[in-house]
Parts: sequence; C-alpha cells; structure tokens
Amino acid sequence: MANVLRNSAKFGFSGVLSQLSIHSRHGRECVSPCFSLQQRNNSTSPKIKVDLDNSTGVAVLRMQSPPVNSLSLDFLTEFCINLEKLEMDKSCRGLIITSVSTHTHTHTDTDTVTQSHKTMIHTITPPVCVVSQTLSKVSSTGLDIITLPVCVCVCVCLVSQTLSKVFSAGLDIMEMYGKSPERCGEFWKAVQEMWLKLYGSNMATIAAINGSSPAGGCLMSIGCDYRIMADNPRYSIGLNETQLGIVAPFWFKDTLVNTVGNRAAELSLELGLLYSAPDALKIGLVDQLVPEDQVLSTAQDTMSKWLAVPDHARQITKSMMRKQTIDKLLSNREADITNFVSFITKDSIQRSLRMYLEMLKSRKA
Ligand SMILES: CCCCCCCCCCC/C=C/C(=O)SCCNC(=O)CCNC(=O)[C@H](O)C(C)(C)COP(=O)(O)OP(=O)(O)OC[C@H]1O[C@@H](n2cnc3c(N)ncnc32)[C@H](O)[C@@H]1OP(=O)(O)O
Repeated sequence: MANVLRNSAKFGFSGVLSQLSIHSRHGRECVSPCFSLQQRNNSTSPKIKVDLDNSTGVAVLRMQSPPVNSLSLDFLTEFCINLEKLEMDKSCRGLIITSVSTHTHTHTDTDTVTQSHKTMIHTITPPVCVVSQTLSKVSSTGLDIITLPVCVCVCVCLVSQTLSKVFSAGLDIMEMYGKSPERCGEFWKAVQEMWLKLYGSNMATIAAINGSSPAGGCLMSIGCDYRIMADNPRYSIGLNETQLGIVAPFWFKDTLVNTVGNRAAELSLELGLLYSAPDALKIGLVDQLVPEDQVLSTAQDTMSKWLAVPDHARQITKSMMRKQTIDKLLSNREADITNFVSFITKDSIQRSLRMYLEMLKSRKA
C-alpha cells in the first residue's frame, strides 16, 4: 500500500491545475473563467465531481463525462488527481464511486451549441444574446452535408448533456485506435495508475453501479471493496475484452479472480461475458442489487458499516488481501506498457477495434 502511495506521488499536484483545463474528448477547451467558477467548489473538475461530507468522512465521486463516461487519458488523469487528493485528506475515510445521470457544462464567451440527440439547451442565464443561425456541417463520413439549427450564445449559457445509462463504458476505444505508440504508452500508464490507486486505496471504497459497466468500467467496479448495482434489466457488467478481439491484461484477470474465483473468471474472460445484474450477483461479481433509485442511499448506508470497523485494522487486512496482486503489476509496469503498445498497435488488432467501433455506431443507426 505504501508503495502504491509512493508511486502515485508521481502525479504531483504541480501538474494538477494545468491538467484541469486540457481539451475534452470533443476538443472543446475549458476556458479560464469556467475554471475559476469551479475553483470555488474545488472538488469539481470537468469530468468528475466530488462531494466530501465532513460529518461522515464519506466522499461521493460522480463521473460526468458524456456520452458514456469512457476512460480517456484526460478522464483518467482527473480521476487519479481526485483520488490522490481524497487519499491525502485525513478526514476522508470512505469513497463511493458512481455516475451522474446529467452533466452540466459551463460555457463562457461566444459559444456554439448544436442541438443533437444528446445535447439540449438547458438554461440560458442572462445577460445573453441568442442568434438563430443554420450551420452546414460535413458528417463523419465526409460525404453528406447536413444542416443543423444552432444557437450562438454570447456571454454565459449553461448547457446540459445527457449521459447514457452507463456507469462507465470502459476504456475510451478512441485512445487505442489510430494512435502513436508514444500516446498509447502514456494512456496505458494512466490506466495502470487508476487501478493502482483504487485497488490500493486506504479508503473503504464502494462502487454504486447505476448503469452498464463493461470492460474498464468493470475493472473500476472490482477495484472497489464492495459493489452495489441497480437492478435494471438493461444494465450489464463484465470484462468483455475478448469480444472486441483484445485480451484483458494479467492484472484485470487477477482482480477478477480475486473477486469471483478462478473458474468463474476463466469462463467470464474467455467468453468475454457481460452479465445481467442478477447473473452478476449470482457469480459474486457484484455484492448487492437494489432498485435504481436506491443505489446511492444503499451505498451510503453500507459505507457506515464499513466505517464502523477501525481504519487501521481494515486497511492492514485490505493490504494483506491485495498486496501480492498490486506488487505483481508494480514490478512489471514497464513490461506491461511495452506489451500493451506492441499488442494494440498491431494491424490485426487495429482492424478488430475499427470493426468494433463501426458495430457500435451501426447499432445506433
Ligand atoms: C498478449 C497479451 C497482451 C495484453 C495487452 C493488453 C491488451 C489490451 C487490453 C485493453 C483492455 C480494454 C479495456 C476496455 O475497457 S475496452 C472498451 C470496452 N467497452 C465496451 O465494449 C463498451 C462499448 N459500449 C457499449 O457497449 C455501449 O456504448 C454502452 C452499453 C456502454 C452504452 O450504450 P448506449 O446505447 O447508451 O450508447 P451508444 O452505444 O450509443 O454510445 C454512445 C457513443 O459513445 C461511443 N462509445 C461507447 N463506448 C465507447 C468506448 N468504450 N470508447 C469510446 N467511445 C465509446 C459510441 O460509439 C457512441 O458514439 P457516437 O455517438 O459518436 O456514435
């Protein structure tokens, strides 16, 4: 555990502030007035919101990165920064990780808002000047010209983007497709860091899984101490990597084995299974199912039981259970990055990823 914390010191706070205004997945920049607004509530960063209740010592970390909370390099960096801050805050003893269902993004200055299926104008705060226009845009195929209604908002307007019903869609596939080996290596290091920090956390951690949680989303869930999932037939969870033609690394596998045992992990990984909530409960991939609107409150009630155990006893026990698994990655980090980069940049793997991406998009159409 100490190793994990020492290692995590590499993500020093000097880099923290500069990271918070980096470009989003869609290339939109969070400009400085937006950042200063967030500084007033210093627990909010663009893709993640953290509320620490000082009376209970429990923090709720809400992922708010539309459309599907995919784990991009930006997202992972913010996640690690937030985790590190909480870890160092002695008043914080427990962490609940969940997804918000609505994401509010603050835009400043002149901003263009397209009304797509996932974006709607939520509130416009005066003073504001709205000018109706039409915007010609080349579609992603590069073939069609489409015309969208747009509003050009001058001054400040608030826009709300709706998140899909997901906890997290896992690693951002766009970070693994068509990227340079250097960039892939940087991304993979951030994935490792996220897992090391979470699996090795001194805090009691609960995943409040209020949506689907495939692959990296599942890894994040099983990195916690306890999992509560919404009993919704539309949601699924699992390490489905083989379905994408890729292979879950040894530390994904180890975490799953530690959670559900060897046989269930073997079936689950080889077949790339995504489990419904009841099936996930059956194999022990999640610990409890509750109605969707009770996921967070149940996590809070459950956390109070975890925090009734003296911290030092719980932490030493957790370390005893997880240290070997953590040390295995710590002593193989560079080799693991090299493996990932050489695997993911192979033509055949890139083709699999492209087909998978096309399948995701065509499914929607
Ligand atoms: C020799 C051994 C060496 C080993 C070396 C290591 C090997 C590599 C290991 C890599 C491990 C990988 C882990 C991962 O996490 S991979 C990601 C896996 N994730 C998935 O399979 C989930 C895919 N998504 C979905 O199933 C659905 O999107 C979901 C159920 C989550 C939500 O469905 P919904 O209908 O609500 O939303 P859409 O499908 O319409 O999606 C909305 C848009 O989001 C895009 N999207 C979805 N998921 C991702 C993603 N993971 N990354 C990036 N983008 C994603 C989707 O395409 C839609 O985009 P558009 O609106 O532009 O069409």
